[in-house]
Amino acid sequence: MSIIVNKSSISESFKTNPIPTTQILPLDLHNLLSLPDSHTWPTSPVQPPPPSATIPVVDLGRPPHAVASAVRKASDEWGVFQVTNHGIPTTLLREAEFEARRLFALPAEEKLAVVRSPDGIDGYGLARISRFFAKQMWYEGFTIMGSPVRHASHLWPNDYANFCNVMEEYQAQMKALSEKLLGIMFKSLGLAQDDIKWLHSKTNHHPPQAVLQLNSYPACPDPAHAMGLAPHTDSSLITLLHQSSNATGLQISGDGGNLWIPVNPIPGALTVNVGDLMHIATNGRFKTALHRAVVNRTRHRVSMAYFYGTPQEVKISPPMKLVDVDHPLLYQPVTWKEYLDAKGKYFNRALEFIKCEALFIADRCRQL
Ligand SMILES: C=C1C[C@]23C[C@@]1(O)CC[C@H]2[C@@]12CCC[C@@](C)(C(=O)O1)[C@H]2[C@@H]3C(=O)O
Ligand SMILES: O=C(O)CCC(=O)C(=O)O
Ligand SMILES: [Fe+2]
Repeated sequence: MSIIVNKSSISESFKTNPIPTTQILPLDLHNLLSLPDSHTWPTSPVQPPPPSATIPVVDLGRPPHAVASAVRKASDEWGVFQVTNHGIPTTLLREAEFEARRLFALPAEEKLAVVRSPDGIDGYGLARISRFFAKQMWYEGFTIMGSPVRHASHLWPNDYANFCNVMEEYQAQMKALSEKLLGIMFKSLGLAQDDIKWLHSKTNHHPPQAVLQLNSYPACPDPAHAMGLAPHTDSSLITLLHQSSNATGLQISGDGGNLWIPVNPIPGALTVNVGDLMHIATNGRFKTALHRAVVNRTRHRVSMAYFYGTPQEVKISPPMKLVDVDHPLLYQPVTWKEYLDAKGKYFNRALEFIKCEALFIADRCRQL
């Protein structure tokens, strides 16, 4: 069963001023028999998605020109697609999910021992976007950047090697696939390697940054009134998502949050989200996908999101080939860090705040 939260309900639960106060720790959601008030969201009647609306699936085994045009169409129209024949061994996907489940199955107090520090990146905790909402999400997460050994050795002092090996191999494979997909995406817009020099770690002093986020949505006693992960866009260039095939949960909205379309898990496939940085880098050609995760009554759903970004010092701006009189420059150049800071302040309105001034003023005038 899925829930639909309409726009007005979302804005009721949305805090314009993020909570700056003390850190809120995740509640132990496993085995709760009813929804606490802190996790109860307002709902509205479910609107079934139109039957014609299905998220595109791209078979990477097809001839290169066919792959490029399918990827371009999907990125342009949806900002999301699933890929099959991507070359990541199914055994690795299974092992990584197994290790993620092993982590989330630990007793709450053990997970809380590796909680993410308020200004830190890695570790266990609530979704970073939680502070923008009055209600809490039915969610716990674990963030990995590079080697997870510091936290894993704390969780399993005598038995952390497998978790670390699997997560490191998973990140290496996701990095290679992200680079391949980005190459296809840029080439599909008629760009050559030279137009996107900043993307290539070899020509940069700093390698591209990436984060692996393990997401856990325990079975929920009242899914119609709960929210797994509230509507958001990813701030990466692209995100590669593996979702467990035992439950649906990921949903995409093409209309700002009124209608939600499920991304039904295809065993072994990966979901590719176009992120905000890619939207900026393509001068708006590719769409960033608004998405959310809903929960269900009987299944513990797990997903693994690999956020691929840019090297530390790189200011993202589109190549000049994508800027002309019909396509004026949309956004000011930003680094990933600067963009994440804007996202931390303005959340889903961050793109608006980095819009080029003239466009920003024109937009505002149109709204008056
Ligand atoms: C690199 C990152 C992207 C992310 C923030 C983070 O530092 C690590 C977690 C990511 C995540 C996952 C859940 C949704 C999201 C919006 C959030 O709150 O944390 C994304 C962030 C993002 O894409 O902005
Ligand atoms: O669990 C999912 O399907 C969505 C996860 C997600 O959107 C994220 O990690 O940013
Ligand atoms: Fe996301």
